[in-house]
Amino acid sequence: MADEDVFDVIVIGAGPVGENVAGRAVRGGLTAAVVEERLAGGECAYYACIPSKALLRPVGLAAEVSRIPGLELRGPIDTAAVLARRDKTVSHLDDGGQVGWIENVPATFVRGRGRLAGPLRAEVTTPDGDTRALRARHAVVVATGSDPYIPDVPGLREARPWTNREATSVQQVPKRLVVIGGGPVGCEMSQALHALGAHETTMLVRADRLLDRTEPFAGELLANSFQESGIDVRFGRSAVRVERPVPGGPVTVHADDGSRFEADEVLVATGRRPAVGDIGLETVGLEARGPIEVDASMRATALPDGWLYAVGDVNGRNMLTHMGKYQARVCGDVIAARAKGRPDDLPALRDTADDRGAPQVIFTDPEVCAVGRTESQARADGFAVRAVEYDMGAVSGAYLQADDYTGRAKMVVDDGRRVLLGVTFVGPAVVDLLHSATIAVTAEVPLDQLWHAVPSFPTVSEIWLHLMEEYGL
Ligand SMILES: Cc1cc2nc3c(=O)[nH]c(=O)nc-3n(C[C@H](O)[C@H](O)[C@H](O)COP(=O)(O)OP(=O)(O)OC[C@H]3O[C@@H](n4cnc5c(N)ncnc54)[C@H](O)[C@@H]3O)c2cc1C
Ligand SMILES: NC(=O)c1ccc[n+]([C@@H]2O[C@H](COP(=O)([O-])OP(=O)(O)OC[C@H]3O[C@@H](n4cnc5c(N)ncnc54)[C@H](O)[C@@H]3O)[C@@H](O)[C@H]2O)c1
Repeated sequence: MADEDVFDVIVIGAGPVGENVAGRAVRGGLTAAVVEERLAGGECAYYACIPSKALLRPVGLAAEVSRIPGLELRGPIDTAAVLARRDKTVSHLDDGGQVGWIENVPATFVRGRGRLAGPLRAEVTTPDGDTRALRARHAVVVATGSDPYIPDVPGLREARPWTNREATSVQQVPKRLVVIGGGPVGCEMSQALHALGAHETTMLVRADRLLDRTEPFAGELLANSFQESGIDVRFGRSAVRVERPVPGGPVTVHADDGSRFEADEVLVATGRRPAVGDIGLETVGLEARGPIEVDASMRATALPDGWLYAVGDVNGRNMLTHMGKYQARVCGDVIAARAKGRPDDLPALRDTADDRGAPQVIFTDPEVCAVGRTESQARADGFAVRAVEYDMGAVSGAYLQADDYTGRAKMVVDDGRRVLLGVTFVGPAVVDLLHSATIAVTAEVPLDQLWHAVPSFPTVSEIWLHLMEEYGL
């Protein structure tokens, strides 16, 4: 092994989150190395957020066009053209641009598998099999992301199911598809692949609704849309056995009610688990079991006042790119403050957003966006809750968007303090409304103040006026 290279900060994992930690730490006056085993840019850039949205965009646009009389698509969606555009959005799986971004920070990019190797140390197995030793003066940050969870269903692993990777990088859309799971991945990928050629798509959803962590009407409206478009959604059903006798041949998925579904592919969308395996946690006395728990400055709680930090999917707080990048800004800045002896307890150096209920958009048709707590979460947390709902289709700005506009909105109010705890919008063209709700929830804007934020006529944002009138303002 060669001599060790020394940096102020070592980041393991160059997904959107790891890259941003390095960016902030260097901005704060430190040196940084970023270790990446596969592609700089992470899951998000190549196999998750970006390609899935590239696949969904034409589907949403086609649906929008179909809702305006006088506009017509000239034929079905050209799947080959959509896949070609998807390939462009993922830079044809070439991470040269991302590596360039890291080097411009400037930070040192190290290609290879990183592992902790004792306090403040890491070692990297490079692609040619060499080992490179790194030492950090101040901090090591684990930003290794997450891996898909494959449930222990007999025959499922052997059937080589698709995960988000195969689904987002699809080259040949299977005609018959079974999707296990009704969360964000299951919903987004079912709708995209169904519209692009998976005409026989069946979803096995263990819960009694889609997106079961959102307000119930969100999953119901989405299920109506799926069923109208021909996606077969089976609620309360789990896969119990899978058979694929010939590798690459048809696959049969058996459900717990005795029904069986034959398909060309099966997509597992049953959640993700923090990537903590084989990253050397045992060398610093930690177990590789579950998320790496952190305090509000992103420091691992198992090593108090220590040098180890964990950000993004690997800490299990909110598996969303924007939340991981927010944590990265906190983390990079706090490490720099501590290293330079500056105050490390300023408000911007603590994560306060993750516990409030992260903003999230599911890019389906209809779009589903939510921030903060649902009504049932707010009640469980002991707030004096009053919740109001409104039919989005009755808003002028919305029904101008589309004939038969279907959507719904809800705000959950802490009735004692008259501030918002959570907001949900479901419908076409609602995604850009979400940030107004995020501001109101995060800043705890009193409703009596919010009342004076007048939405323009005729925009979809007049939903705010209607919700507040429903509340009694
Ligand atoms: C299909 C899909 C769609 C999604 N869509 C959205 C969306 O629209 N919006 C949104 O906010 N979120 C979305 N997400 C979630 C989002 O992808 C993740 O929250 C985000 O990628 C987390 O970023 P990260 O940097 O923590 O991890 P990752 O993006 O997983 O990056 C981790 C990186 O670390 C590397 N790595 C791991 N272990 C090592 C090691 N030992 N040594 C070196 N390198 C290592 C990996 O190769 C990887 O590049 C989606 C997820 C999926 C699956
Ligand atoms: N647009 C977005 O923001 C977006 C899109 C995709 C994914 N993501 C994020 O990526 C992560 C992974 O998403 P996901 O949908 O895979 O996970 P998830 O955990 O959000 O949903 C998985 C679903 O599968 C179900 N499930 C779990 N085990 C099962 C089993 N054995 N049989 C049947 N059903 C089972 C769960 O009840 C749940 O409804 C999430 O954190 C999600 O928020 C975000």
